[in-house]
Amino acid sequence: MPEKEELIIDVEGVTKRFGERTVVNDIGLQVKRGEIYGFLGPNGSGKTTFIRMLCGLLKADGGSGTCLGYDIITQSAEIKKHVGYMTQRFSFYEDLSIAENLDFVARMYAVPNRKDAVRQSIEELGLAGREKQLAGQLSGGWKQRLALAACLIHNPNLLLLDEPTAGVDPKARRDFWERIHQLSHKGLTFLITTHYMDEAEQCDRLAYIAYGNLLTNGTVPEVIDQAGITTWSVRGKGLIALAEDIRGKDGIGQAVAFGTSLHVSGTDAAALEKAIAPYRKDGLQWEKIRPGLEDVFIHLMEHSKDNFAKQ
Ligand SMILES: Nc1ncnc2c1ncn2[C@@H]1O[C@H](COP(=O)(O)OP(=O)(O)OP(=O)(O)O)[C@@H](O)[C@H]1O
Repeated sequence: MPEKEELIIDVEGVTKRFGERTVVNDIGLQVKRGEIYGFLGPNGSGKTTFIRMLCGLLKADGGSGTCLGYDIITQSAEIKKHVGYMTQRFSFYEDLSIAENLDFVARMYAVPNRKDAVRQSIEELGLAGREKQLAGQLSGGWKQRLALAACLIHNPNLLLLDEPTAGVDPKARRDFWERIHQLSHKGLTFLITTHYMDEAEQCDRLAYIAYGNLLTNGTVPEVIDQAGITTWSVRGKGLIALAEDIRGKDGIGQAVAFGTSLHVSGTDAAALEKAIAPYRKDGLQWEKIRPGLEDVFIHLMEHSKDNFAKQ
């Protein structure tokens, strides 16, 4: 049983090097029971590597702490038993049926009352009636459901989901998130990596990492406030030319297209307002807005490049 009931993940200073490169650099993370914790960052920033260290698939070069109350360095075998891990690629036996795949996973985990567990899993995930269908013939959305069913079958306390909705359609993504919320209400804890901002916004808390460094964490409003940026949205004609012209000017941190508008942000509100003043004409509609997560992440990325260069 976990020693610390309230903290399902509690690690400090977790570090991983591959050769000369530090791909996870001194990361600490605390995740409470029942939380849906989002893990965000650009490709190659170290999210998967970090998750693999948490669940005992990869040994950290530095750091300490617990996952489900078990030591991440010395008790990885225990951790594996109580964690469900959904990798980026759903990996099943394509020429086995849904039921056979679930049965296989249940055997691997030595699930008691295996047949009942498989039947229940099929029902809970809405796969009833499709259990004899070959996994290889399933659409992306159904493969994803099967993957979730497979990583829940041994009744884990923590689910580590690595880009679980990559490549599935919007309806399947919505259904998937509904299921995540239902399971978290039952006390299951989630660490989920995603590149989708709408999914990030559904997380109780989130962390953003780039080049192996944890740049920020907290609730969505906290992450936005901590960034300390001011953002103006501008609509009208000639936004591409405007963006090119305005970038790099004093007070302008970034000018980024968002659909039919351009978001112009900076850390010094007064300098930003001064910089945009000459452009507040020609029918352009400027409006000061609360920055969104994407504005914040772009800002963080811009500033994290220097850190990486120093590594
Ligand atoms: N076994 C390995 N040997 C060497 N380098 C590795 C190994 N595994 C990962 N890396 C490197 O570590 C860095 C972090 O990779 P990781 O897969 O953790 O990133 P990520 O944030 O999960 O990326 P993505 O969003 O693309 O999934 C990458 O540069 C990757 O190439």
